[in-house]
Amino acid sequence: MGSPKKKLQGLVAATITPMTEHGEINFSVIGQYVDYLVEEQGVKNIFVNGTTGEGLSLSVSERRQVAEAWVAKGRNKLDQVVIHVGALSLKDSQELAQHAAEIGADGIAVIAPFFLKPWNKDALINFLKEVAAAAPTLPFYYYHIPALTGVKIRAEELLDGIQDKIPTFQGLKFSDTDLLDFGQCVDQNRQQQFAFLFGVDEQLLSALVMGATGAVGSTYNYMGKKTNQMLEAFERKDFSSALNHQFCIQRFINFVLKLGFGVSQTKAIMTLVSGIPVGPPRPPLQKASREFIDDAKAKLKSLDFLSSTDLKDGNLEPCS
Ligand SMILES: CC(=O)N[C@H](C=O)[C@@H](O)[C@H](O)[C@H](O)CO
Ligand SMILES: CC(=O)C(=O)O
Repeated sequence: MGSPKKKLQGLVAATITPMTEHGEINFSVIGQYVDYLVEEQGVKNIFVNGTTGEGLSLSVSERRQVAEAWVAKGRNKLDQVVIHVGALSLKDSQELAQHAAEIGADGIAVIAPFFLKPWNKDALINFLKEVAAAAPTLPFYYYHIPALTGVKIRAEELLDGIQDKIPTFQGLKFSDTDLLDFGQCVDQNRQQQFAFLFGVDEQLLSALVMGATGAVGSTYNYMGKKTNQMLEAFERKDFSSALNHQFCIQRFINFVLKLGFGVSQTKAIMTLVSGIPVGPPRPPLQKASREFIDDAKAKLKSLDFLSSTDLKDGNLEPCS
């Protein structure tokens, strides 16, 4: 794909890994999934094998095959395909980084190792550096998700001087609600051309104000179009419409968060909205309950995220 690369911006869908009812990867729907993102959601970047993709629940061999499938199906359709290559084993992570470069991915991302953990910035940087070095031609993104990794080193601290250690460092995927930390990452690195990608979909508008250059998230799989409308309103400085769009998105996410929302539920919602059967999650996750699916469906319909023929007007709360 060659450099210099275009900066990663706009929405990035954290892809689901489609599975069969028996828990095997269902490669057959990936082509259809790419077309759906581009044509129906207006999303042209993807983040593969991350949290939503159950990357850490796949074998290294499966992760390689999944990455290959997305790169192949995305060719000439997607702008960028970033592969998450984080793992507990440095060796696995390096193997996946090198593989991502070989297959022509556009970037790699890495979370902090989360069982035997790095306890300070230097330890974490050292791990990341060793992974990045296995793919010296690929843009490198640090994936900050402290609530899941338990590694609470502030992103601002990590970014200080990071390019001296990791020359391919290109940006941050920030999945946390600490907007002080996020804002300071932006503020202290203004002279760099880093991508600052926010990862809490229900709070994206606040992060845009703080300088986010894009967003990576699970909900862009099925609410990409709506979120793009928010980004466009923000671009044209129409903040009251941008806020209306954010509130609309929040109504849905708030509703499902109260029911219990995670990767299993994301898979069920995606199947419902897109019609693409992405299947159940792999253990230890368990598939979403029938009750969750029915409730989420009714909410999607009332918000007009899903076409509805059986709802009375009185039950509609469509977003402007
Ligand atoms: C923990 C997690 O999966 N976070 C996702 C990405 O970082 C988000 O896209 C959330 O799923 C979304 O913001 C809903 O809370
Ligand atoms: C949301 C996200 O970025 C992930 O699933 O990894």
